[in-house]
Amino acid sequence: MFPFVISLYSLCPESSMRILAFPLVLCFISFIVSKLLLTTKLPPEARKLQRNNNQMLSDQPWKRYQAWSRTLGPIFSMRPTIHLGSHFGWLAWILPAPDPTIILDGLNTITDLFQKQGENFSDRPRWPMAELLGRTENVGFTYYGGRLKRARALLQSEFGSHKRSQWAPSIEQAVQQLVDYWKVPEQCSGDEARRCLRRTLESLMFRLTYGFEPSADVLELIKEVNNQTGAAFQPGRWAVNSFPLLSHIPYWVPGAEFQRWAMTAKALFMKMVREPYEKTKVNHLDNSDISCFVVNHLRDMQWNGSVNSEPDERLIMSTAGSIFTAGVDTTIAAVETILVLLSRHPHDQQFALEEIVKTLSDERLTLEPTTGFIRLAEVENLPYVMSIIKEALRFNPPVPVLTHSPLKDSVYKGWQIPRGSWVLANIWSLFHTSSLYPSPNRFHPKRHYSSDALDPLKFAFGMGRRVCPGIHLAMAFTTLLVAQTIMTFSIEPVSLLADSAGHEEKDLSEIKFTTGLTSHPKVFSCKLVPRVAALAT
Ligand code: HEM
Repeated sequence: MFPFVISLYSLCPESSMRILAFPLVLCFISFIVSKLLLTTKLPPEARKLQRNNNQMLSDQPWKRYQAWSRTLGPIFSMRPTIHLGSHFGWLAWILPAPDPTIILDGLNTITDLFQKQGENFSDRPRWPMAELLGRTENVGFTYYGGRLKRARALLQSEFGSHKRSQWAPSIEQAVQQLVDYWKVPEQCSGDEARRCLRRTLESLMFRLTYGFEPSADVLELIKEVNNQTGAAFQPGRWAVNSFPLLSHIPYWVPGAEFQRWAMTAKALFMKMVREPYEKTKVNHLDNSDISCFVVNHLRDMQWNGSVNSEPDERLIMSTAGSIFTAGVDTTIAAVETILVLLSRHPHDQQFALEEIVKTLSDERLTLEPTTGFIRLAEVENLPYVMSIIKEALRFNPPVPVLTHSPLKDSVYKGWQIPRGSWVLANIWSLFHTSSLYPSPNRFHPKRHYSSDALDPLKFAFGMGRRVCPGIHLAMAFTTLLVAQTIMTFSIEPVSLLADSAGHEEKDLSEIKFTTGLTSHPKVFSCKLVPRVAALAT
């Protein structure tokens, strides 16, 4: 290209034409030079390693990133793989290259950028397909700024630890209900047990948000919206994610199927956000027995004399619509991981059971363990149960990679991190670093019990100004459920050759986990056997 422009310039017949062309050539040269300089300053690129693997589409990319960071160092960059499709392939030649993805590994690098420089590294990367689908109204995808801060304040004022007495009864009720489901022999293992967990969490999160039970239709709608979100975020699938200019193409242009798909998906998303909100507003606002996210915030607005103020209502509505999607899958992933791991570690169950028995020491345990229910206030001091939860979150974090983006250009240890680039913190790799956690592939809760190992809770729920606002609620539910399950059941491994999704797990010593925004055990290969029944046989 460069020799081509120079020879064109020398071919200009007249000196007046050459004078006119000179600034153009100068611009071109400075563009190339600045590009070259920028490229050399980006963290080392995984280009060669990338060429050998289509890493974005591969299984558990966080494992591959860890291997690459051993070659390239704790900060490296990648160019996204793009599929432009048959209609827009030629655009790759004229559009500027998409922003790089920068991967962070290691305690210092991750905490330096996401925590110490949290003010800068708290944005989300531009995701044009998500914008077309309206998803940037969802808190998890909202760009950093005043709107995000107000949405997070609404969440914290409802789900913070100071509101524990408000949500504790719902959590206790949900855990008791789930344990009762699991006591039914047909629902105590594999896919059925998993379905009970999902049903309980969906109902809990929905009631905490809207104050009523979700219907089967609403759950179906949420599922469809989640599938579409997953499709919108599929790496490499949409050219518009790499070349945002494409989002201005009108939907009727041939080849712009993505615009038509996005329009339909956005309408479905808005229906999911709007309908339950309106129902709560119309039916439950005057019912003093109901306390939930939407009702409590609308009542606050009434108190402040600003009811029906459209911008505030829209914020309450869209924030409410974010709770279910952010809270259900992550908590399910955590609980499933804990139970599957515990099923392979009976000694840890026994140790935790002894701790629970010692702490409660009342008739619920001595008379008939399976009928006793634990209260949330009673699980606050169960260090071994807490160590089990921390170790499971370390072993397979529900969100293995955190995705942030800097608000402004920055330089870290001489490497350039351009504004708007995708910056991924490899939390899975941090948790599998042998200098921090010796024998990281071993499930070993005692490392958190008897030593001062780095606390996984500081990372598993995110970092800086995007840290999970549901952490107290999620930890309360998980701790109570794990303690109650250990008290009520013996958690045993089962050899499920294939679950309904066709995942196989023949070797019980190796647990496989899924790839995605959240990571679950592929197979729920465990069974909950009531303790009294277990003793009787
Ligand atoms: C064990 C369960 C959970 C885990 C492991 C988890 C983990 C996370 C992580 C890693 C993030 C991203 C943080 C970052 O980018 O730095 C996040 C964000 C978020 N979580 Fe959770 N979460 C859980 C449960 C919940 C629950 C129950 C709720 C609802 C009350 C919730 C609501 C949110 C929201 C709204 C965000 C977006 C925050 C933002 O972007 O500013 N999460 N969570």
